[in-house]
Amino acid sequence: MLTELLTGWIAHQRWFAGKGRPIDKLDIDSDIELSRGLRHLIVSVHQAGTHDRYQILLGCCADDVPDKFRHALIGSGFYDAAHDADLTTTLLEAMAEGRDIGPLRFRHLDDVHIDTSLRSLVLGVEQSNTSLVYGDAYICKLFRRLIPGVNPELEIVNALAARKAAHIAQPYGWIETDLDGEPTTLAMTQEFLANSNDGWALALASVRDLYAWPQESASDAGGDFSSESFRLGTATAEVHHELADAFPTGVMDPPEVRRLMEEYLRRLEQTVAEVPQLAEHAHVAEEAYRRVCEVAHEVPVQRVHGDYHLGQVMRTPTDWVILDFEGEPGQPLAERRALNSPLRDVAGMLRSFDYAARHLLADHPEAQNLLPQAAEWAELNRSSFLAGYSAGGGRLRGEDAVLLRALELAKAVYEVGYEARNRPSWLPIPLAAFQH
Ligand SMILES: Nc1ncnc2c1ncn2[C@@H]1O[C@H](COP(=O)(O)OP(=O)(O)O)[C@@H](O)[C@H]1O
Ligand SMILES: O=P(O)(O)O[C@H]1O[C@H](CO)[C@@H](O[C@H]2O[C@H](CO)[C@@H](O)[C@H](O)[C@H]2O)[C@H](O)[C@H]1O
Repeated sequence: MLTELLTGWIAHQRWFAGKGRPIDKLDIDSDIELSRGLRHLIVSVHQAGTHDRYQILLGCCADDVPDKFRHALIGSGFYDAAHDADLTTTLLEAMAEGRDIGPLRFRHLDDVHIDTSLRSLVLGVEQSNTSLVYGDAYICKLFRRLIPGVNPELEIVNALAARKAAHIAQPYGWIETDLDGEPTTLAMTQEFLANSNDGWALALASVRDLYAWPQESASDAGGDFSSESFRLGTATAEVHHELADAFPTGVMDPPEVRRLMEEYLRRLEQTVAEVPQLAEHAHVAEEAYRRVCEVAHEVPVQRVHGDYHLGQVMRTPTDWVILDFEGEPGQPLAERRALNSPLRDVAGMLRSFDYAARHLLADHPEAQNLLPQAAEWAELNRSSFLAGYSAGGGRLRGEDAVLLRALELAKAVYEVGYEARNRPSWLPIPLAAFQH
């Protein structure tokens, strides 16, 4: 039976958020034929009293699934159609034509032309969703876990594109349906940034260079990244300005700041319960949150990126472009759309420099000897990023340092939970954040 096949398959998908917990039941809520051999499913996965919805493109064969789709096999006669370029062409065509197929609405932005002759490939990167790259022109991200409402990424990118903002990838179209009576984004198509590299890959190349020549300082090593960190800081400040212009802004008063710290404390306790290795470090975060409460001042707030790290920024031949304004995938939509301090993004990127510096040490035979280089690389790039952020007009004042430290540790707590669930061998990286 299809539901049984899907239950066995979904638990092993990278994008499945409920890993590590048994699935009690899977229901198919919606099953729409998009074209011959292609069905669009929305399924509900029930786990210990909670339930999450996911979307699946189901390829269906009358006979056995062809060998070329073995890697995408769901079970007898069914496979993940995201991997079948003959079927995914339907998505592009329907978007170009602005079609409705049953309850699914395929839309494109005014004034864009979509070339429907392009064929897709699944992007082979670790991600929370599934992206299809058509030719080298478009990237269509299928949001796997569905949360009722317009996805913040679509909302933000469309608003910034309408203002002709720099540092974003041009949006083309999207797919939506109604979930619980709310228009809900299922997918979004944007310009594919060909000939570009993501910040994580570039940062790792720099770190690798440094570790190959440990006698050099981080600023003298061949692949110095600090001028890129500076430009990234400037681009970040510019995007923050665009967001502040395009959406409402506000001010968090001291009692609200204290409430935010209480919320971070609650998340810390929850994460300690899930990941006992965090317990011995919890006091470091508690102390940082307490300091914020002591010196609490008014904090300007606005729409922010929300899950900002080196994997979310692309270096094109000309500049940095920022992707994935979706917020933290696990948080409720209202929270991801809420106004926040832009320092939260700054903190996210600072953490990411730490990740890049430490990641390659995990299996390195000289790990102990290279620790000072790792720290120097992280420090150099963190301070270049902050200098670029200020140069771009980003607000960074002396009194913000205490909040920034707390936001960094709150991000590290999130990362501890994320790594424990998704990549346990990476857990030492965020845990190290509590040691300095
Ligand atoms: N517009 C784009 N052009 C080129 N590559 C992209 C584009 N959007 C995403 N990518 C690549 O896909 C990766 C994952 O994208 P992201 O939006 O962060 O997905 P997810 O939210 O599923 O993690 C990025 O790190 C980048 O390598
Ligand atoms: O890009 P996503 O929206 O899927 O974000 C999630 O996955 C990220 C990992 O891919 C995770 O980021 C963490 O690992 C990065 C290196 O892989 C590192 O650069 C980030 O600093 C670190 O937070 C992100 O937290 C998670 O939400």
